[in-house]
Amino acid sequence: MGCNNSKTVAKVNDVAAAATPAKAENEEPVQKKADTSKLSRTSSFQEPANDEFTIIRLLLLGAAESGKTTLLEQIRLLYKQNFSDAEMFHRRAFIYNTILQSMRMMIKMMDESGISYADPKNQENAKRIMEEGETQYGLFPQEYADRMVSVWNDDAVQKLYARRSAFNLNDSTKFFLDSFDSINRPDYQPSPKHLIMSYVPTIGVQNVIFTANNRSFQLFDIGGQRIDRRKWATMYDGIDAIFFCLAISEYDQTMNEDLVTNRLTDSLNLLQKISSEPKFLKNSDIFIFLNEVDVFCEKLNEIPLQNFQDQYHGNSSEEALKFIEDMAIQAMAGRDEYLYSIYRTVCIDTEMMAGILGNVFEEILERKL
Ligand SMILES: Nc1nc2c(ncn2[C@@H]2O[C@H](COP(=O)(O)OP(=O)(O)OP(=O)(O)O)[C@@H](O)[C@H]2O)c(=O)[nH]1
Ligand SMILES: [Mg+2]
Repeated sequence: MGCNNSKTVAKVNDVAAAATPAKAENEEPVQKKADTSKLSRTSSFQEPANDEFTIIRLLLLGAAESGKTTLLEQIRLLYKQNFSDAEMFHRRAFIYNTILQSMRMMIKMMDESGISYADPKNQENAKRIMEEGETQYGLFPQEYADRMVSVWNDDAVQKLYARRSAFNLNDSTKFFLDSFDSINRPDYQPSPKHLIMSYVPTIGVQNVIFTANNRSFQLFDIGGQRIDRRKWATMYDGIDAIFFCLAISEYDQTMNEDLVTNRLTDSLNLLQKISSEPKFLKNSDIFIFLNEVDVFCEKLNEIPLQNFQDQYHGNSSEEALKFIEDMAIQAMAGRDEYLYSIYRTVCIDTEMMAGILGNVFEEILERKL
C-alpha cells in the first residue's frame, strides 16, 4: 500500500492484496514468507498442528498513541466481541473531552500563528472557551456548545485546519467537530466508528479473546507511555507472537514524557529492544504495523522527512515509506528474517484492517502447522 490508495475504501479482497506488505513495484515484499518446514521452533508454536484447544497468545506493544488500542478495537469489531453498555458510557465521556482538547489546540494554533478570525466575534468566543476549564467529561451547556461550533466553522479556522499536519493536530478533530450537534445530546450513543476515532490512553493491561480461522486467540494490550513500559516485561511469558505498532507520522514530534526525544527514534529503539529480547529472539514472530500511513503521506508535503532524517534523500512518498521500512528492518538486525513481517496500515480504516488482519492470522496459523 502506498499513499495514493491509503484512504481508499477498498473491498476486503482488494485490501487483502493491498495489504501484502511493503511492496513497491519490481521489489521483493518486505514480508518474509516463512518456509515453516525448515524452521525449528521451541515455543508453543511446536505444539501439535491440530490442537484446537490451545489459545494463541498475542501481545500488542508500541509507544503511546501508536494505534495499539485502535487495532484491538478493530479486532473486537471484526471478530464480534461486542462493546458493553458500560464501555460505551465511559467512552462517551472521553469523546467530549477529546472534542474540547481539539478545540483548545485549534485556538492555540490560531493564537500562535497570529491569524485573525474571519468573524471577529469568534475572537471573544475563543477567549471564553479557553477560560471555561481544561477538561470536559459531560455534555457542553448550549451557550458553550454554540461558541464551539461558531469557532470551528470560522473560515480562518477551517483554513488553518487544512494545514493541520504542520501542527500535529489529532486527526479525529474534524470527525467529531463536524458532528458535534449530534454528539452533544443526552441520547448520544457512540458508534463503532466513534470508538475507533477516539483516543483513551491505556492504563494497565486489557485483553480480548476472539476466534479467527476457527482458532482461539487472546490479545493483550498494554499502555505505551514510558511509565507503563515498566510493566511490559511481566507479560512476556507464553506469548506466541508480538504485534508492534509504530506511528510513522510522528517523525517530526517529540515525546510528551520529556518533550525532547523524537517519537520515531523512541519507537525504533523500542522495536530494537523487543526484537532482541531473549524471550522473543529465537521463536516469536513480530508483526510490525507501520501505522498512520494516511497522516504520514499528508504530512510529507508540509514537513519534509529530510528535516528530521538527514540520511533521507528521496522525493516521493513511496521512497519515504521505504526509508522508514528500512529503519524498522535495521532495528531488527540479528533477528531471523522469517520471524518478522512488516505491514503498512491505517488502523482507523476498518475495511483495510479486515484484509490485513485476515492475512496476519492466516500467517500465524500457517506457521503453527
Ligand atoms: N489518522 C489516523 N489516526 C489513527 C490511526 N491509528 C490510530 N489513530 C488514532 O490515533 C489515536 C491512537 O490511539 P490508541 O490506539 O488508543 O493509541 P495506543 O497506542 O493504544 O496508546 P496508549 O494506550 O497511550 O499506549 C486514536 O485517536 C486513533 O483514532 C491511523 O492509522 N490514522
Ligand atoms: Mg492504548
